[in-house]
Amino acid sequence: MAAVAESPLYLGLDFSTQQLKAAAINEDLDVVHQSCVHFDSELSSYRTQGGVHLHADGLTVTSPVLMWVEALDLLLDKMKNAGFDFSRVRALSGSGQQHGSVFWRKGASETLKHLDPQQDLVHLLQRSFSVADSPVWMDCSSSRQCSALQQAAGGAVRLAEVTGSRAYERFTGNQIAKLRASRAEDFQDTERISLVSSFAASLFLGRYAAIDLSDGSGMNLLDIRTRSWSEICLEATAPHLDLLLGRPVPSSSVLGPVSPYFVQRFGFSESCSVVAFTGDNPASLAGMRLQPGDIAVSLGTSDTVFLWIQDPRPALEGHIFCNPVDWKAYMALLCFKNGSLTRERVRDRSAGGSWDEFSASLRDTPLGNEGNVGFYFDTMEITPPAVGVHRFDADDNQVSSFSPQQEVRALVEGQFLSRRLHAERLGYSVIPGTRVLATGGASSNKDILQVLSDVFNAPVYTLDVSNSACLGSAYRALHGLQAGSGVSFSEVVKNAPDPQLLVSPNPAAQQVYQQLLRRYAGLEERVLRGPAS
Ligand SMILES: Nc1ncnc2c1ncn2[C@@H]1O[C@H](COP(=O)(O)OP(=O)(O)O)[C@@H](O)[C@H]1O
Ligand SMILES: O=C(CO)[C@@H](O)[C@H](O)COP(=O)(O)O
Repeated sequence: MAAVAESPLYLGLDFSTQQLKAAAINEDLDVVHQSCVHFDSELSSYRTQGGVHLHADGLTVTSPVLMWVEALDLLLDKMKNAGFDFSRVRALSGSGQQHGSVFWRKGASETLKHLDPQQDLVHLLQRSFSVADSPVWMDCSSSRQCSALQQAAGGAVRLAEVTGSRAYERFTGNQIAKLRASRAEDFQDTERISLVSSFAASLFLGRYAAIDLSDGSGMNLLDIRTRSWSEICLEATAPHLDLLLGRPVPSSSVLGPVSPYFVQRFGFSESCSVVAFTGDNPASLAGMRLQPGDIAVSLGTSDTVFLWIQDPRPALEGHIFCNPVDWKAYMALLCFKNGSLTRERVRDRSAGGSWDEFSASLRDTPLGNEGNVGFYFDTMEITPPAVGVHRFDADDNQVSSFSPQQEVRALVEGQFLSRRLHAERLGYSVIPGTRVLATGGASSNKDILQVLSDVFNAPVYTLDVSNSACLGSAYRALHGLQAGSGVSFSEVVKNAPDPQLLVSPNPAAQQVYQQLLRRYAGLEERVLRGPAS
C-alpha cells in the first residue's frame, strides 16, 4: 500500500486564454487530478472578458500579467485544499497561449530567487513587470512593425522560409518592436522577455526559463531549420534582443528543479524537475499523440487546425513550428480567431443562450443548410484576413439574416468549411483512414463534432480529457526525464488511452460538402474582394 501512496505523479498546466488548468497523471498515464481557475469569473477584479482586455483602438488586446500570477496562487491553493499531494510530483511542465509576451522589470530575477514562502506570488511579484498588460495572440495592432520586418528579411516569402511564417501582428517579435517604439522607457526598464509559456516556467523555477523551440517558432524571430534566433530578424526587431530573450532550448529539456518557494509553501519535492513549457497547440499535439496523417482540430477560444509534418514547406498562409516532441520533425498550424467566442455570440442571439438549443438547431437542420452559407468574422480574422458577417442564400445573393436555426448551422458549417478549405490549401488532403482528432472546450459538444465529421467526411475522435494541452504537458513532463537518454516521446506514452471514435460522417456528407466547399471558396473570394463598387 505504501508504494502505491508514494507512486510518482507528473503535473501539466495550461495558461490558456480564458483559464488556467492543471492535470496530473500517474505512472500508468491515468489522469488522477484536474483543477482550473476561470479568469473572468474567479478573478473578476481584473475585469477581463474572455480573459482579455480589448483596447479602445479595436486592435490592441492584452491580459494583466498579475492575473496569471494570481491564477497560479489560486490554482495551487485549490489543489492543496483538494488534498493533492505535491510531494509526489516528480516532474512538471506546462503550456501557454501562444505568442503572448511578458516583460520582466530590471531586478525581477533577484526577486524570483528570493521568494518568501509565507506570501502569495501576486504580492511578491507586484513590481516585477515593466509592462503590466501583456500583449496576447488576439492583438492585431502591429501592422507597421510587420511591414518593416518583412522588408528587412527580404520579403514575406523569405521571412516565411526562415521563421516558418510571414509576419503576423500577433507574433511576439512584432509585438516587441511595437512596444519598443511606443513605450521606450518601459522597454529600457526590461531585463527579460518571456513568452506566456516560459514566463510560467520561470515562476516554478525561481529564475528565468528558456523559451522552447516549438513555442519560440511563433515569434517571427527563430530560424526553424537552424533552431537558433535569426540574426536578421533579431536586429530588425530590437538591439541586443538575444540578451533579452535568452537562448532557445529543445522542448523536452529539463530546466532544473522547482524553486524552494514551492517546496516550502506547497510541499513539492526538492528534486521535482521543471521541464520546458511550450505553446498550447504544441502541447495539444503531444496530448493527442498525433500521428502523421491525422488532423487535429482544437476548438478553444481560437480554433486551430494542426498536423504533424516531416518536411517543412512554409507558405504565405499558416505557420510551421518546430515539433514539440520530436526534434527532427515539425508541425503545421492554421489559426482562426473567430472560434468559441463567435459560437457563444450566435448561441446567445439565436439559441436563447443555451448550448442544448444550439445543438438542437444543428440536429434539426439539413446537411448543407438548404444552400444558406455564412461567414462570421466578429473581429478581423487571421485565416483569411476578413471582417464582418456575410450571409448568402442558395442563389449566392447576399442576405441580411437567416432564421435562428439556419444561423446556427450556417455558422458551424461555415467555420468547418473554412478549416477544411485552408487546410487543403496547405497541402492537407482527407484520405481513407484519416482521423480528425478534436479537442478544446467545444469538443464536448457532440452535435458540433457531427458537423465537423460531415464537412471533413472523416471520423472524429476525442480524448476523455477535453484539455489535451494539460494532458500533453503532463506527458511531456514524464518524457522530459527520459529524453536525455534518447527515449522517444512515443515510447513513453505508448500505453496512454487512445482517442475514442465519437462520430462518423453521414453517408450523404461527401456529396453535399464536396460541392459546397467549392462554392464556399468562391464566396470567400467575394468576401475578401469586398462589396462591388
Ligand atoms: N457544450 C459546449 N458547446 C460548445 N462550446 C462549448 C461548450 N462548452 C464549452 N464550450 C466553449 O469552450 C470554450 C473554452 O474552451 P477552452 O478550450 O477551455 O478555451 P481556452 O483553452 O482557450 O481557454 C468556451 O469559450 C465555450 O464557448
Ligand atoms: O494564436 C494562436 C495559435 O497561433 C492561438 O491558438 C493561441 O495559442 C490561443 O490558444 P487558445 O487559448 O485559444 O487555445
